[in-house]
Amino acid sequence: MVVFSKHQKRRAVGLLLLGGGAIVVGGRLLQLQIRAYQKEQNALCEMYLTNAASKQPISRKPKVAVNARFAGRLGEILQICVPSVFSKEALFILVQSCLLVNRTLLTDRISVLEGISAEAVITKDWAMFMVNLVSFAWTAAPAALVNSGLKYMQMIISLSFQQRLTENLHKLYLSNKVYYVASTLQGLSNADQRITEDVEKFSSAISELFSYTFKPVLDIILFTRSLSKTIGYKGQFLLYSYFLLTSSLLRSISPPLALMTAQEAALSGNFRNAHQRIVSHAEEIAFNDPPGGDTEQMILNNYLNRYVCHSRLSAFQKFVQQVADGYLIKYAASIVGICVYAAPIYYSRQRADTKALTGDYIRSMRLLMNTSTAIGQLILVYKRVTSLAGFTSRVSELLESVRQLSTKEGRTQRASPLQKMLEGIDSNKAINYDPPCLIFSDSIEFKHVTLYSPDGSLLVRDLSFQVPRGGSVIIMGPNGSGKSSLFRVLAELWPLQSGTIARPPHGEIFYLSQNPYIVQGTLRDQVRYPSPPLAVSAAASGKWWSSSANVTSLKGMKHPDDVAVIEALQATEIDYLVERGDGLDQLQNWEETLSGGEKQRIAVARVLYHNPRYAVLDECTSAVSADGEENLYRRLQKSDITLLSIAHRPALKKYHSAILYLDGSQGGSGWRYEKLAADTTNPQ
Ligand SMILES: Nc1ncnc2c1ncn2[C@@H]1O[C@H](COP(=O)(O)OP(=O)(O)OP(=O)(O)O)[C@@H](O)[C@H]1O
Repeated sequence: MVVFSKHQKRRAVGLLLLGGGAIVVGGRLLQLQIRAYQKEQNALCEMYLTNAASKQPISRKPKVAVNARFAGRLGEILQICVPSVFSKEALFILVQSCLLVNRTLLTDRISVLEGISAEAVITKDWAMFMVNLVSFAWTAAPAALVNSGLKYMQMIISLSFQQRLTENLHKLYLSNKVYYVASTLQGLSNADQRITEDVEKFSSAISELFSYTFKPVLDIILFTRSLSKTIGYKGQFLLYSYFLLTSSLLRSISPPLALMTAQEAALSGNFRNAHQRIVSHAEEIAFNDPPGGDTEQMILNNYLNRYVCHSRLSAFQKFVQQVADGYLIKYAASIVGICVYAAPIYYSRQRADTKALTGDYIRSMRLLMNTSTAIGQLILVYKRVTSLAGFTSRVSELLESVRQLSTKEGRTQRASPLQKMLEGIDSNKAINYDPPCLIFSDSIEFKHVTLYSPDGSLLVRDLSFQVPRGGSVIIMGPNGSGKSSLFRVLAELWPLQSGTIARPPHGEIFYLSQNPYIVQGTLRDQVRYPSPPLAVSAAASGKWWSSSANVTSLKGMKHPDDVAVIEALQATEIDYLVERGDGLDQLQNWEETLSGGEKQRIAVARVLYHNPRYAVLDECTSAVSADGEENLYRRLQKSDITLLSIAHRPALKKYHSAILYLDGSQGGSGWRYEKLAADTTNPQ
């Protein structure tokens, strides 16, 4: 046996202390260096880290962190993901927990078998070796199944969470036109990215976290018991003390990972948005873009640089962190584990039984390595938790916003800065405000309505007029005088600030804007919109509509509504579209293929197809030729639809019985309402 001198022992202890001290000092120095680097990079990124919609700089203080707020938000989201103990998600979690318990038991069993194998080899007991081998092969089958099952269940849990959360968000986001208020008025940035990407990342992070927390805890409990038989509790206490020390050291040098995750997601969202703008406005951009595409390149590269700059800093910080993690948790922990096992044997005065010792050694080392890995994983769980905190904050912000915006009270609360500003506008005080009120009635009527833009500018003051059934009104006035804003308030897209609006209930007024929305689907779906596209409604109801035998045999006709669809296309003079392709069933990129005028005609066809009581037309024929426009109005006039139109061409006055003129251009907020003489040349 090797005997160390007193001097050698002192030197070993001294070296150990020195090494420990060097790690602490080195870690601290590294941390200081990272902070300095981060400061420098933040200065560079300052203009980039701006929330585009709210124009608010993203705070660099780690607001997004693992704290009580995070726990509360996480609890709220989890209630949506796992609605009850009898839900399928709860069952999945139970199955995953059973698999995790089995995995730990199987690992323990395998370590025993490995120990026996080693004993059999040392003692050349081949019978025992063969029996053990068969036992090993037998145990490996469930082990393989359990390992793959764990990964599979993790994926299934993640997908179920994502589905629950996204469906919940869709319900809130698409009700009460929240998507409009969120994107245009309340400045919620990149809602699309939060719903599609961040929810997915959150779901996968939380399902991973469950496995990565539950499994190491189980491993530690079970392996500690098994190890106590070979190395006792004292040795394990030493090992755990080492990990405790290491974890506090690692936490002290850790960068603000939660904040960095949230910032990275925001910057990548802005970059994606910039690309989306190119796709949505490809033609408009292509007309004026210089041959090298310099302007758009500069804009896109600018967003890319913001993202890369931040990600580079984040990658460097993670690199430094991983070096420390790898050294202290993977390698140094193994050294401590070996020492803990070897020390009692080395100092023991009893004669060693080589056979028993070999078996014990193999088994203990396997368990020690597994315990070290488990504790290491548990220490590194904080990293997973911090990055989960980043995604939780993104998803939670979205949830809180859409929840608030889906109720009238919530919208008013969020709009409070605007309300305050309006109260502060002196000129408004002259007006005697009634509380704003929107009521349902047979006709459209504005009573003492004062209109503001969202930034608080006064547009129209004390407006009163009525649009009775059959008494169409045309609205005229200079650009920016508030014509479209009048419709926004009527449709409840903007809140009514003062006065009373009476209008028929939803569904009896049809709105057409200058840029018609083209839905994804067939030609038939374009005309039937806002009824859902047939393929979508069939998928939702689980069956496809059958082509019935009694429908007219016009080209492409299959659906009972097709006669009305064709009539609407004929009335708007675009029935040639049916002949041009595969009838009403043709699927095309309509957004790209239809001309501006054709899109507007499709929109008018929608009105004729749905035949509502009122149609609100906001320059909806501006791209149609003058003759074509008159034909469309003539056709609309023949129908039973009362029009409330915005138009610039005086020729259209004759299709209306009154005119509302807004005079915003003279710096005023006045208006004029006059009856129009009936046009005798107008064929009824
Ligand atoms: N989301 C918004 N936030 C702030 N101001 C807005 C917003 N939307 C419109 N405005 C402003 O409100 C004013 C009225 O706009 P509106 O669209 O009603 O004009 P309009 O009379 O229809 O003009 P045009 O004839 O050019 O279509 C404009 O000055 C416009 O800049």
